[in-house]
Amino acid sequence: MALIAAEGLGVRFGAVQVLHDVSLRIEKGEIVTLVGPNGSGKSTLLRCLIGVQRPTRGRILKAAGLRVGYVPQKLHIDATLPLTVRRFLDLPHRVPEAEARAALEEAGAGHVMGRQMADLSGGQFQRVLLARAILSEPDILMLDEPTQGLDQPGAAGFYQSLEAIRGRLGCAVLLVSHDLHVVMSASDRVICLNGHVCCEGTPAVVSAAPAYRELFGTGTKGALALYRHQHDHADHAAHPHHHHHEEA
Ligand SMILES: Nc1ncnc2c1ncn2[C@@H]1O[C@H](COP(=O)(O)OP(=O)(O)OP(=O)(O)O)[C@@H](O)[C@H]1O
Repeated sequence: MALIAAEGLGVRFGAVQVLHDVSLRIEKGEIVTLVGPNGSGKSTLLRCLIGVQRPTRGRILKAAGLRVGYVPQKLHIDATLPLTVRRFLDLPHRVPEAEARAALEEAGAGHVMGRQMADLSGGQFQRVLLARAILSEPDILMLDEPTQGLDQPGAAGFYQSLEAIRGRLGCAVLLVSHDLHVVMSASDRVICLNGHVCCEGTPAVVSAAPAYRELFGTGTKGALALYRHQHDHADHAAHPHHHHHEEA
């Protein structure tokens, strides 16, 4: 039995079909990365899995008693609101000092305990969100672009922390990322999404797949391929019945 699975998921916002016929399963202990162009429905899919977005079609199956830790893409904390990292970790439930410290250290932010949330760097902020997500000892951690804004060493370090956490908790990790190079080395499985699942498999299988190459190209041509694809995708959204990437 998978920890969590989506079956035939569809999401439509007004006239726009954002996800169609998406099925996937996440097994215990695996690190799975969702990749795909901007607007391809990655966040929407994650929001369906955690249960805050209702799909228009299909269903989500969860293992009984599944504990989910979630790191959102954005969390705005107003600079005028005094809130230390320590107090942030107490939301919504108070946690003992030792647990807060251990979680921060495991997330690679042991030194920021007394700092103001508003003063943290982007990387420190993401690590504090990660610390908060692991406090509940989740069976699965879901992270929406946690390495956004981090440089390559920062992103690689973040992935290393995730691997260590997975090793200790035995949790699965599902994350959205645009750091294709880092993703490819650090994931057990990659799912390439563009409204539907274009291709999935081990990093080696996905990076060789025609659908993935069409989306991201190879090497330095990747950016151009991504641009072209986004252009296609806009057409595609305007003509929702014309699924010209479906055959992939
Ligand atoms: N609540 C909503 N109402 C209307 N449209 C929405 C809503 N949420 C998302 N969308 C649209 O759905 C599409 C997919 O958005 P989503 O955030 O899932 O994409 P994404 O792959 O995570 O993109 P990015 O890489 O830019 O973060 C976008 O066109 C977005 O504008």
